[in-house]
Amino acid sequence: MTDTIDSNDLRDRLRSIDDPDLDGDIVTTGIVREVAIVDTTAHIDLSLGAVHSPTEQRIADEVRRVVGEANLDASLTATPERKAGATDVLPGVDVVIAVASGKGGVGKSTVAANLAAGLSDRGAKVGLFDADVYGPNAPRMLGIDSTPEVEQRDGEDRIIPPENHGVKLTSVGSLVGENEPVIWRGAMAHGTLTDLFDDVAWDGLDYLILDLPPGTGDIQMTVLQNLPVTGALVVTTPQSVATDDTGRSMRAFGKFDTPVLGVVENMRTFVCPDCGSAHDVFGAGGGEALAEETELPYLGALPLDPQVRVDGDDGKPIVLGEGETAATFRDLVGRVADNVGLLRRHRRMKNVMQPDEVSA
Ligand SMILES: Nc1ncnc2c1ncn2[C@@H]1O[C@H](COP(=O)(O)OP(=O)(O)OP(=O)(O)O)[C@@H](O)[C@H]1O
Repeated sequence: MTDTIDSNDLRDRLRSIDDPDLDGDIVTTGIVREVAIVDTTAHIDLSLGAVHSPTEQRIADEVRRVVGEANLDASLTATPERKAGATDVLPGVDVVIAVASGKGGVGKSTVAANLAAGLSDRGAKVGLFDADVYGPNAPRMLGIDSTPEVEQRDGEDRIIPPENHGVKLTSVGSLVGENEPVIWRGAMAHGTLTDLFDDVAWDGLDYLILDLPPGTGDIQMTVLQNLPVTGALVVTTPQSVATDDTGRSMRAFGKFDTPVLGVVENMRTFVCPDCGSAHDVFGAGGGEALAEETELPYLGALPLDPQVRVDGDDGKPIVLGEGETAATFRDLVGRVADNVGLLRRHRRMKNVMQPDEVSA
């Protein structure tokens, strides 16, 4: 009975939906921004924060259910609560996730490539920026061997990133010349990095994944200072030498007010393909302990599975494959998207409920 319900009634009915992660329903927390009923359609703008976040898809489904129970059609839009004072760097890129690690070889590029391919597999528009000038692995992991083309657009040279598995890739390594000595490449990368952000034609992305070099050097600082990084994902292996280094890189994020989306513990359990027994080759629980110590979300553990390396070497990220390890990577992708969404919904709640405080 469309003529018996107005937008205020519908807003009240939406109070029956609790945000699963925030303390309150989606109206009180400000997640419902606008409600307007035109003819038999309810136009609702929600302050959701991340495209293809499983949790936010469930919230949207609940909203559709309540609207349906009011005998209306739902037309939903999402307007994320962005950080105050957003820059105009990377226009058209919604979420920027920096993948970082305290030390090399812990699987940071593997996680970055799988995150990019996994988000694209969920239907998002995704780019991967390989800023790891010392070991640019992303092109191989995504099966991309062509270098970016340069095209004139509106009288300016624009870098057109090559694409595979639905992921557009730019690698700083390929642009500063792979045959240059590493020390030169580092310096050149630092100098050209900022220009690069403006010159790549990403053409609108839901997610841009940045594969940072390990540690906390110049390039990481340049990225954090100049790019609107939505959140950082920290990759570690379970043993304490890795987690100690990781703690240092987290403090660097703190300096730039970059929220950390969570800690991933890579190369945790090895399941012997011959006897089926499980071994914690690098120990266990370091990532979890680090997350607890720093009060950051623990995003789970990824197994040590030779197939991860084989698929990475073959240019097909394991997240796109079959089996348990692939499923574990897919779960991680969902949790990362969920945490981006939560970060923004939390910001929205704070701005609505304590509007005098500056949004973080
Ligand atoms: N969970 C895993 N199981 C098996 N092999 C893995 C796993 N994660 C990563 N690897 C392999 O370990 C090697 C190092 O991984 P990767 O290049 O992703 O590390 P990284 O932290 O990015 O290193 P760097 O930044 O020093 O280049 C690669 O050969 C990769 O295929």
